[in-house]
Amino acid sequence: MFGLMDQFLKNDPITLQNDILRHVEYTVARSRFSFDDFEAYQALAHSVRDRLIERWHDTQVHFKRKDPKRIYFLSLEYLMGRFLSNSVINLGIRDQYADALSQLGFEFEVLAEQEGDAALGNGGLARLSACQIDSLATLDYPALGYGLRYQYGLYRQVILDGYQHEQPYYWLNFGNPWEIERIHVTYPVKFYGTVEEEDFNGGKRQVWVPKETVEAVAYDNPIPGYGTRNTITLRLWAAKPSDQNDMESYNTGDYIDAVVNRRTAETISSILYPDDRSHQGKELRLKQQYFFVSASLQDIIRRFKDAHSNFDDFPEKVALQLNDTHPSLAIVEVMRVLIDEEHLSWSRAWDIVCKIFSFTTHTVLPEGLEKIPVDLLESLLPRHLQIIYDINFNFIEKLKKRIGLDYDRLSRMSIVEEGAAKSIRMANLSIVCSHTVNGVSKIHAELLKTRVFKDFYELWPHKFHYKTNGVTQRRWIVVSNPSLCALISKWLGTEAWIRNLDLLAGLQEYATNADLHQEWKMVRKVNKMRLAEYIETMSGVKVSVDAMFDVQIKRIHEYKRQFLNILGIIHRYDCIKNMEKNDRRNVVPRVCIIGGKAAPGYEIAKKIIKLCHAVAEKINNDPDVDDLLKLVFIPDYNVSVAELVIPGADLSQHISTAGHEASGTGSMKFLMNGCLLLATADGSTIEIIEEIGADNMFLFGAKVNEVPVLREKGPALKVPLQFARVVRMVRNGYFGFEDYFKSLCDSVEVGNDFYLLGSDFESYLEAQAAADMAFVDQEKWTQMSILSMAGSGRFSSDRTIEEYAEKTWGIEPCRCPF
Ligand SMILES: CCc1ccc([C@H](C)CC(=O)N[C@@H]2O[C@H](CO)[C@@H](O)[C@H](O)[C@H]2O)cc1
Repeated sequence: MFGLMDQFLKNDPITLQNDILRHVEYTVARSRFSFDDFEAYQALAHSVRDRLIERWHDTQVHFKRKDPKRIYFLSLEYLMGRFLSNSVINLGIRDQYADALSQLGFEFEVLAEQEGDAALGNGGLARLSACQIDSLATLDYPALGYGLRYQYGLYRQVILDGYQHEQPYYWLNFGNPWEIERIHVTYPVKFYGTVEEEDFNGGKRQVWVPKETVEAVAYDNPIPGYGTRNTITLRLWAAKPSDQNDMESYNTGDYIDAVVNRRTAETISSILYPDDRSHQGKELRLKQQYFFVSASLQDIIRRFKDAHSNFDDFPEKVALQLNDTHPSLAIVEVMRVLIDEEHLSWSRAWDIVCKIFSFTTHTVLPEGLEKIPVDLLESLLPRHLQIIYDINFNFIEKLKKRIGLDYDRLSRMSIVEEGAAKSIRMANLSIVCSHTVNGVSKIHAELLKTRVFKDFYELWPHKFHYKTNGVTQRRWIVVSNPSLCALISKWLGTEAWIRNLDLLAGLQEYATNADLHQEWKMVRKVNKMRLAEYIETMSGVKVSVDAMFDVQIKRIHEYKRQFLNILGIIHRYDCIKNMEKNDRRNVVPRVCIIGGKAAPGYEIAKKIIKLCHAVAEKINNDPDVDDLLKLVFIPDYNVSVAELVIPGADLSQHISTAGHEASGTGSMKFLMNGCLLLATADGSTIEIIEEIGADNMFLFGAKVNEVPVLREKGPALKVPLQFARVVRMVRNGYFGFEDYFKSLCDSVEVGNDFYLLGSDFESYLEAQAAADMAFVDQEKWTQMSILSMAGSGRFSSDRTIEEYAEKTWGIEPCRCPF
């Protein structure tokens, strides 16, 4: 549909076949008469890459000619998943490729499975970056994403005996056809050393004398938009040894040392930190942050100076988005470069900094806020520490004028946290230096204003906003659910919804239409059968597609309450066991599906994974229960697994303790695939209720403002008997491993139950019972499913990005004219 516009490479099946075979022979270097699926995938990928590169060049040439204001998205994490299917769909040539391949005797889907996930991130924040860069491209914004090219992505989760084991995931084994190494785009990045004072223009100035240099090399990933020729860049930096260091050690003839030093350089960008909780203040982590910030800013300033000579124009041409505090050193680096290298005055540099940065926080928990130990910064980046002290000094001086000598508040707001382990509060630095600070949902922003950043909100209310997260319908419907995609386009009579998700509302009028119901149920059945097949392959458990598929897939965290889900399943099992035989025919069969990785050092989370397996072992092998209840843990949950599970889910759970999930984006993916939500009113779920209505969801639990009150009650809090009973079953070894699960049980004992599993248990069971009731009436359920999808328009990342572009970044689309 769009391919026709390509002036260059043709996309008719014959041309595609020839291109693929040419790459088999000349790129993969295999004979065109014998090559396997993986080699066919590599050749296919390279032929798609050629078409991406064409559009990419046109886009970059157009951006260069137009010289628009650009947005630079700085994120240490991107969970891109697979590139192939998304690329051919956004290029509009998936069908042509499927035809070409079938004539060569290959099936597109089979080859697509050959690709490993680009898992360069942990969870929500990382996948959000990927969805947002797809929307930036599709909406023709002049944007570029910067990040790190980890060689080891998020670890592979291997389950042995029900326990999580982490296996390093080296994803670049067979090269990566989706990236282009930019050998000419390299920058030196400095570390350590001292700061000397020297005379300058009759005054003094600070000069950083670094001790170590590594080279940053750019690897570019073309990101195609959907329904446009625009193809933007995700530029990931890799660390390489710099020749600058060696001379010295060579002179001392210490060759081995020289080579070893070379190796250490590469480690900077090699491993993703697999923890999405607290920051351990590790030196390598700080090195990663500064390495990517320094390389990105050298690249941004080089591009600006190619077309401009006056830095006063910088804020007119450059907007920088900080994806949480991980890239916040960029603020200090811009100050250093403008003052130390471009010789601007402090006030001019400061003026520019405050105009170019905007900051998004993804955390609700104060302990999740990043703090960098001063001594670490002092040794690694001495000049930056000086600049942070100067920024803080000026800030505190101004603050005193505004709020007087309220020392408690002054010390709460200080960027420098005094005390034994002096540290830098990166969130405070980001707020002081950014023109806009946003939460990722309406309620999140309220919590930032009233709790997390209360002091700053009272000082600068104008800075605080919310930009509710979104997800891209290209990957989460068109790529992962092609049969639903076709159904929507048929009933809406257009594919325009793929670029404008609000059009899904057009299906509301058909919510009770029998023909749509018929087709809808068929699509869902096909997806459930695909998921059932995967479950059997991965866990050996046979599940019935007539059962309700109840899914909870996300990182394992106490606040996300996977433990509550498991205790609910134990209760359901216990009820079935104690039921009269003939009452069992009223039980709605359930297949409970849980998936997610625990941070390697997060013991409680790992115990939850083990308990899930222990409970599954019991239930799945109990003939008494048979198909009425099954529990499966899906190992190694990642983007590609999500693409398979979400289309097959009937019910999905988002059951965090209210006030703990900043937004949540999984819920949005399930919603736009017609899966019903069982949820607490937390994060973005509150806005989903506004869009589709509470009567199309199963809601339960304490509200955000009730949680602190309930916590106050502590030991006086009433917990239902059923809750005490199921916890006791675990504690007494009903599922074995009682010693191992003791701390888990202790964590929900009365007076200790910080995440309120006990006090929410009753309403949780009621919501589950309501879901059972609804599922019995499949026409009712199908109506709710259609209305859920029809009301999901707002949760497209296109809407999110348009809000950032208009209200925060001040950028305009710059569409490639071809
Ligand atoms: C290593 C330190 C670290 C700490 C926090 C994080 C992320 C901020 C955690 C995260 O992914 N937060 C999630 O961000 C999503 C996107 O905005 C939200 O939808 C989730 O609610 C939030 O938990 C990554 C790494």
